Amino acid sequence: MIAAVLAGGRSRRFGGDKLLVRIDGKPLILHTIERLELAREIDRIVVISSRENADRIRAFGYDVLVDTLMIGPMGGIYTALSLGDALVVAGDMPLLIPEFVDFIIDMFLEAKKPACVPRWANGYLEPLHAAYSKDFLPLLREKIEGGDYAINRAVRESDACYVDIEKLPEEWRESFFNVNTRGDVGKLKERIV
Ligand SMILES: Nc1nc2c(ncn2[C@@H]2O[C@H](COP(=O)(O)OP(=O)(O)OP(=O)(O)O)[C@@H](O)[C@H]2O)c(=O)[nH]1
Repeated sequence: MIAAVLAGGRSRRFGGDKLLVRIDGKPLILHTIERLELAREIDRIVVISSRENADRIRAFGYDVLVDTLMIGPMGGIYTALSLGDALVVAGDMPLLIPEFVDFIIDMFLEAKKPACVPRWANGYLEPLHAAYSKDFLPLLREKIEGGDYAINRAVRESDACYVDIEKLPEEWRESFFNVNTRGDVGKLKERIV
């Protein structure tokens, strides 16, 4: 399975490209990628990047596919699916749990649904820690053409399968930690040292 790492955001809340900020001497996005490399179900990692960041990420030694849509995460997922079915994560998720990633992929392969998305008991979805099939593409195309870029809405309108987070080991929830602000870097440092 391909893992697609979304890296085309604007980091407005962070103020400066959060994915390149060094944590423990290493850019944030490499922390995310190195966690994915530990997942046994993943055999290829591709970064779905903005044009500006493509060369920088290639210089780290990773494959890059440029997102030409730049309409938010939905465009990143759409771009990723041009490669085939994919496990899609945000590049700002440095505490990914490889076993959880494998669990989602196994469910996705078994369910044969257009998407397999973690869901909290209150209904909140985690679409940037989810598996998508090429069968999800027609709906995405329709949404994009109609100017509706809300990925959660697209997932809900599809025949997705859901992974109920509260039924899984509690320690896996750390997988969803993501960096949005400078303050989150402090929280991350506390967790990784
Ligand atoms: N390829 C791609 N990735 C995106 C796009 N928008 C957001 N992302 C990525 O999706 C993940 C989650 O993005 P957010 O943190 O919600 O958005 P952001 O634009 O990075 O940050 P804010 O400006 O603070 O909202 C990050 O890894 C982003 O790099 C996009 O248009 N294309």
